[in-house]
Amino acid sequence: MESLLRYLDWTSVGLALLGGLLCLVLLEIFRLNSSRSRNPPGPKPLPFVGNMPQMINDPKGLIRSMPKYGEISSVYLGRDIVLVLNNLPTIKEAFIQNGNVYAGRSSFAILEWVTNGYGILMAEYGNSWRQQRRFALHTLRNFGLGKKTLEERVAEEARFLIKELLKHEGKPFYPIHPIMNAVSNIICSIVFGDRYEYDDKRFAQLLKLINENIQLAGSTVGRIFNMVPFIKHFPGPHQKVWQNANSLKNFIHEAVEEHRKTLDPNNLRDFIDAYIVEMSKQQSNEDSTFHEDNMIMSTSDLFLAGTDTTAATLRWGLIYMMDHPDVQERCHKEIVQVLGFDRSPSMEDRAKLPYTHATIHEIQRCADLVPVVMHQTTQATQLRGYHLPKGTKVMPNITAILADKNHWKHPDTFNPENFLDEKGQLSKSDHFLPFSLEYKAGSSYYVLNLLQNGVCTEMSGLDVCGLGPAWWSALSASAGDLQVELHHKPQPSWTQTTAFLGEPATDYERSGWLCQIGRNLVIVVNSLSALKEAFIQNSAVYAGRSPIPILDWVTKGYGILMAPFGISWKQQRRFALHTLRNFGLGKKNVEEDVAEEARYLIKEMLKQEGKSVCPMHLLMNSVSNIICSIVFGERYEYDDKRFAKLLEIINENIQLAGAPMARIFGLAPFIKHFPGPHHKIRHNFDSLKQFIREIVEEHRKILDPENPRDFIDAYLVEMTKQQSNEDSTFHEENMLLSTADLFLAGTDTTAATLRWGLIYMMDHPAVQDRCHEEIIRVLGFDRSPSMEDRAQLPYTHATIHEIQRCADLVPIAIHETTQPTQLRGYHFPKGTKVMPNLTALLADRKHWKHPDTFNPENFLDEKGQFSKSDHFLPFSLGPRVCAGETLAKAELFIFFTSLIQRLKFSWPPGAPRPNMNGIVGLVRSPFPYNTVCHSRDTTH
Ligand code: HEM
Repeated sequence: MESLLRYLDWTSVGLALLGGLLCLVLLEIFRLNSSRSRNPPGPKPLPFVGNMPQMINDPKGLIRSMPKYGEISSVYLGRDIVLVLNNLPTIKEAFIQNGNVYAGRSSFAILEWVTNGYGILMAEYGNSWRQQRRFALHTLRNFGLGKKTLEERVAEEARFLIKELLKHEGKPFYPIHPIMNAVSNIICSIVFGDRYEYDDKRFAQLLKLINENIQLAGSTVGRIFNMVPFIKHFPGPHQKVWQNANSLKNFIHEAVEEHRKTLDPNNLRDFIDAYIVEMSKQQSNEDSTFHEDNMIMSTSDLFLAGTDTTAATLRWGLIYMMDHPDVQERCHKEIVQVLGFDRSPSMEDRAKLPYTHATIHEIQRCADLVPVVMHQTTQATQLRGYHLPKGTKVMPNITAILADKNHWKHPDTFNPENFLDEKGQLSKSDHFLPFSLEYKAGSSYYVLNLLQNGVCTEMSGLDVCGLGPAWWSALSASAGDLQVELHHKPQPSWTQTTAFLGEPATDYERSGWLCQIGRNLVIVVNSLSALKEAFIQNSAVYAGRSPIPILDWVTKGYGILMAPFGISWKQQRRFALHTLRNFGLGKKNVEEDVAEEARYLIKEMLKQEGKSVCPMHLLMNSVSNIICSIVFGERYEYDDKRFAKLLEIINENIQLAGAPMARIFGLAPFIKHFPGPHHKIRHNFDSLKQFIREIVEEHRKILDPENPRDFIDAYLVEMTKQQSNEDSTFHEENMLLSTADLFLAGTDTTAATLRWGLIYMMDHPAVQDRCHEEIIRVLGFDRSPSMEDRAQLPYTHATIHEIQRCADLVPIAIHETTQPTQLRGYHFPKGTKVMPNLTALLADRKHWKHPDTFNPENFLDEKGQFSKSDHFLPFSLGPRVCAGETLAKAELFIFFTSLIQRLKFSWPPGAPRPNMNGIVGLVRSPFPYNTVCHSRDTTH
């Protein structure tokens, strides 16, 4: 063996492996190209992972964008293609006229692993699924479904729930547990013949596990598992799904054993009794699918699907009611008029309660609870000219139907009028398909109809839907202790929240909760007082930077942004702040530079006057020119191709660093030795470093140490000064990385804020006009703004703050404790990850006058004067606070004011609106969009 190893030429082996990999990638690209040309159109897939990154990042955004490709489009999930049916006629043609062909259940590896394919939800289309589903429907009908007794049971449970909720009267609390418990009690009484008290700790724990599993299965954990199911043999968060499923199985198993002891076959009490009897009936039938495993899994499916779906819809309902108190009031009046204060509702009352009934429909329409429903064809078929082989994955795009602009009166807003006719009566709609359609013919998702709390809800498939940033902040602001699965976080659908069910509310002012990032625990600090206690009073302890492995790989911890707490970070940050101040920060000449750049920008924008254009490049280039002139002593023309490319890769890297791929890298950094999209980050970073290196060389050639012109000159001088100091942190790598940090952090942040600003201005033309009028009154049409003008421009100043509040640009900045510490009674060891929850402050419902809408009044007092707010911390706080805060404020004020002074922005007619959840990488950038600008100058 040894001699064989000696003869091996390792370089050749390496090259051969590399060549092999290259061939694989080329083959994959070839396969994708030919597959794309045969299949319906859709977003461009990447080799091996397809559109999986978008699906993980923003499933709802991806699904929403599908109709633009036509009635049938396609996406690649990993290497599998999924056809997405985007309009009602196509969906009906497939799922109703040809129901049986589309009734297959597409494989969902993580759930198949835990269910073994037993039960109903994850069962293969076939005999077992058919028998289990038919038996469940039949037995549920016998034990209540559609019967008066069930309605009474629900009404009784609703009374218990109200009593429970009233225990918190007047206090803020998170209602997830009582709602889940109440809803679950309905299915429990049908399945187990039992209901559970709201303070039953064991049941509360079970509900918590269910909720966690539903979220995990649809999260990145589930999606990664689907791609590489062999990870089941290794530890990881997927094992949690297994453990949780086992706890539920044990719970059911114990209930079954209890039932066996007291079973009377002539007097069946519930689903489990009925199942045990069916099992013995079919004992002699060799092909019977009624056995212990199917009993446990069918019960578990009913329990799971029957709890979280209805409960989540009700939770959405409460949110919509709190957001629309007028609707809540109108429902209340109607109900009291018909039922009085005491009579419980029954399904018969629906006819007399059209507004309430319409409101419940509208809640379901907006909740869009099950956006991803995947089927599989059971045989080869044809659809609208496409050939679908057996096993093709097909998804009805329920989201598109529920948000169809051509169908609904108010597609984008919550409005019960969507379900009311001119006479105020309920009007049904064929587009109301929240139950994955009454495709009774085929869908195995159509498990059963249950009447609950007057809400006719469906137990459908698993909820794959994540929560957007707005939800996260709403929850964090209103919730007590939450456990947050943050590995979903940096996307619109990043956050999945799991309540700490059954735990008593603590009194630490909703100041923190625990969350997981991958396998790391992160403490999220939510309230202002706790933030100040940690990041200001105890600042050095919280000044560490939690490593992001993919960035550490490329920066090696040099520079400022990602540098760990220590002498190097301290010196580099101090030097940067000091030198930035010398070269302009907070000085009049930077203000002049910004104003001049704004004039170039306006000139460039006017070249495209009246045309629909994407403003991204121009805004980035002009903003970047400010930091470039401070750091490199140079600005770049808007048509400079090389610089344009550099800006493109910066933007790409900022997004990649927060993307799921970066998180996968964090879990398995050894993938750096293999090809993959993570090399893009490194490649981009190398290009940026090369760009800076060339500029440094240019500077070295003409450096005059007595007369430094910019940051790089100053750095070169500092390096020479400290040459003899062995501990100096001023060396080539830190110079490159500090420069790169300033360039990166100083470009995409302000530019993205301005891009959000234009969106808000186009959405709120009255605000735009009011800013313009104020600016013209104070500055006229020609004078450029300076920071001194802020006092006379309170409305414009407030609008810029409101843009920053709504943009919530840096939702994730994770620190690390530099030594063991205590916060609000919790002990944190050294190295604990801590995140200031800036989002929660910017959206705090208790603090802002208009927390959920864009409204400059949030920053104005009664006299219309600008009023500061201590909750406005978009630049964070403490020693790691943004190093460019002063510069960013000047840029935002002068660019924004100049633009609104001279230009009017509006949406191009008929253009699609960008998804307002944004793309969350290191910063939350808007999705690309087009705008039309017109000169305000009436003299031309
Ligand atoms: C609207 C614009 C901007 C916003 C909202 C913003 C926000 C932030 C936030 C939230 C942090 C992280 C703080 C933390 O870790 O707690 C940060 C860090 C940083 N920002 Fe900004 N920033 C903006 C513009 C700029 C500009 C123009 C520069 C360039 C000079 C800059 C340079 C930096 C640097 C160097 C850091 C790292 C600080 C450290 O780790 O010590 N930022 N910024």
